[in-house]
Amino acid sequence: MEVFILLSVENNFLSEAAALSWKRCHELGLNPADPFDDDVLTGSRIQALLRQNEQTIQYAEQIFEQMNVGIKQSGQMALLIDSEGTIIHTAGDADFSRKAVTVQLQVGANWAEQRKGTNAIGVALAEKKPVLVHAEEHYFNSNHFLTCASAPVFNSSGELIGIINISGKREHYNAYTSMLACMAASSLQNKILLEQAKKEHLVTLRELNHTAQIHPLPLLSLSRDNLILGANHAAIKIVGSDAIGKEFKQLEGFSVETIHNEHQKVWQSVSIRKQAGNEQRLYTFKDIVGTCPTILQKKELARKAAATDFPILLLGESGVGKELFAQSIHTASNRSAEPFIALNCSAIPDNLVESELFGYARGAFTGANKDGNTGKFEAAHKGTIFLDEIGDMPLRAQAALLRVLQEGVITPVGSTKSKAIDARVIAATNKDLAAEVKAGRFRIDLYYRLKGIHITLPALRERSDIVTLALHLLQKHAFPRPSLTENAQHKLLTYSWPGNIRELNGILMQAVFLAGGQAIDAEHLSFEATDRAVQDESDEDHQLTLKDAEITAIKKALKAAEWNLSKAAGQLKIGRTTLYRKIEEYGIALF
Ligand SMILES: Nc1ncnc2c1ncn2[C@@H]1O[C@H](COP(=O)(O)OP(=O)(O)OP(=O)(O)O)[C@@H](O)[C@H]1O
Repeated sequence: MEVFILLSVENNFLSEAAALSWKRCHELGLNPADPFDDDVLTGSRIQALLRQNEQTIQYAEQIFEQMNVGIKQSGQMALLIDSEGTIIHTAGDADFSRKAVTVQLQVGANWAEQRKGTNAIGVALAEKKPVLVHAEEHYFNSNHFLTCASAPVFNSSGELIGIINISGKREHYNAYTSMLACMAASSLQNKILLEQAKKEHLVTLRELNHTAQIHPLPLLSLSRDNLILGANHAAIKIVGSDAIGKEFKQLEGFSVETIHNEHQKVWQSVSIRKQAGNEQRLYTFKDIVGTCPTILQKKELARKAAATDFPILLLGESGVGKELFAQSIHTASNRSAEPFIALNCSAIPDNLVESELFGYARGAFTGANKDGNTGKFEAAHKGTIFLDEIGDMPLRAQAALLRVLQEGVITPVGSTKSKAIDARVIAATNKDLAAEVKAGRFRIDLYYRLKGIHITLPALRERSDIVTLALHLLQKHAFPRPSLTENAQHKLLTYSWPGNIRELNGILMQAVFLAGGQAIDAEHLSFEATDRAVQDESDEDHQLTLKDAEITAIKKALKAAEWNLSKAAGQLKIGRTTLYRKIEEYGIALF
């Protein structure tokens, strides 16, 4: 027998799991030609078992009901088995059910290995994993007419509580049967978990990458104080089997969204955003570091704006965090599960504007991908499109963009069919858009379309939290105990930061290297850009400084006057109209 099993595996006659089971059956002294055991439960014993499993049977009934048509059509039967191997519920094709009874594939019969030899139910119970046992893989000759797939069902603590099995005649073998058994088992365990956690805080973990779409939802049930009470198999794989009883902590790469049941908000779902390849996790408001009142105020405004669907215009110098804000707005909005598509408007070649924005149909033009291509707007459908460097968008592209924004539809190049697009627009620029309009470089109609809520982000030199920000960035770059000497802090505070936070980041990285593990001192901070800027006393720089001074004075006065224009103008000793003109000219936000 031993030799037969080994040969069978080598010849692919037996799967590895079946071969191990054959070995166990052989060791138990079972003989393939034995008649099957005929101890089927009846009467009060079966009644008691059914009562004991009433709830699980009810859930299985609902699941089998959904699969009923397919199962009947393929002449199969679905079975629910308890943790001891006894069949407690069946549904499916009547013809096959009649045939199945001849080998006791029926309610009350026990299909553990020691009773029925190698079979999908018995092997799944022993191995605690899904298994297919086909035709001659069955140990007893009497079962060779069967093909059966089983999948285990676990409770919220990870214990095996039963098996789902799908069986049919061997000639009705279907490659999808195993998958169907797995899906039914996972639906059942999710239903059981949901029921157990009914009054508790429920968290659904959902992987957003491709594998997640074909795997069952990982589910966790949490107590009110956030302790993990239970987890299904898929969730245990992610949080680890020792997570039960521990506090559920927000994991890196998880985001929490609230879903509703029919009546009240009782469930919460957590989506796992596993970063596939080099795909980046999008920023959230938590990533925006800042303690200075201006940045806090901008964050608050952006948070409020995220809750609406208005277009948003982000203004500010290069490197102040406009893209960071755009991504955070998207992740805080109710579009967060949908795509965030960024488009650098200054980088679209004139002849590709339409195809870039709207995509193109199959064979639209020579050199195009033969299968056609999705444009940025279509890719952002239901999500957010981030139009970066909008102030540098060529006029031809502006006209095309305006059309989409006005009409809400796109027509791919080479296609006759229009598609309705619902994308939230966030635009950003470091240009003074009002001035660009005046100069005829930016369409006024597009300007008003995009303006919606406008948020001007402060330049780094206007911020009072440069040192805090620097320490945070150092920590983020794996410099565990960042330290800056007083001289270094002073140097950071007195520099003009033309490249803003992006520049701060770069300078700090170099400083970490130069400091070689010691505290960062002034000598480690080298500001090449400014050194040049300070030395360069050109008219242009002089104008910039004046403008900056005016902006700072206006902002201070506005803040002190609690955004009352007349009061602020009084403080600045200029007329209200002049103040208003300057606010417009410098693009100062009135929030
Ligand atoms: N408040 C902040 N907290 C932490 N990091 C920040 C903050 N603001 C900006 N950064 C970082 O600074 C860098 C520049 O930010 P971002 O690209 O968003 O700027 P931007 O204004 O869009 O620049 P550009 O106009 O050149 O595209 C990024 O690495 C970003 O993570």
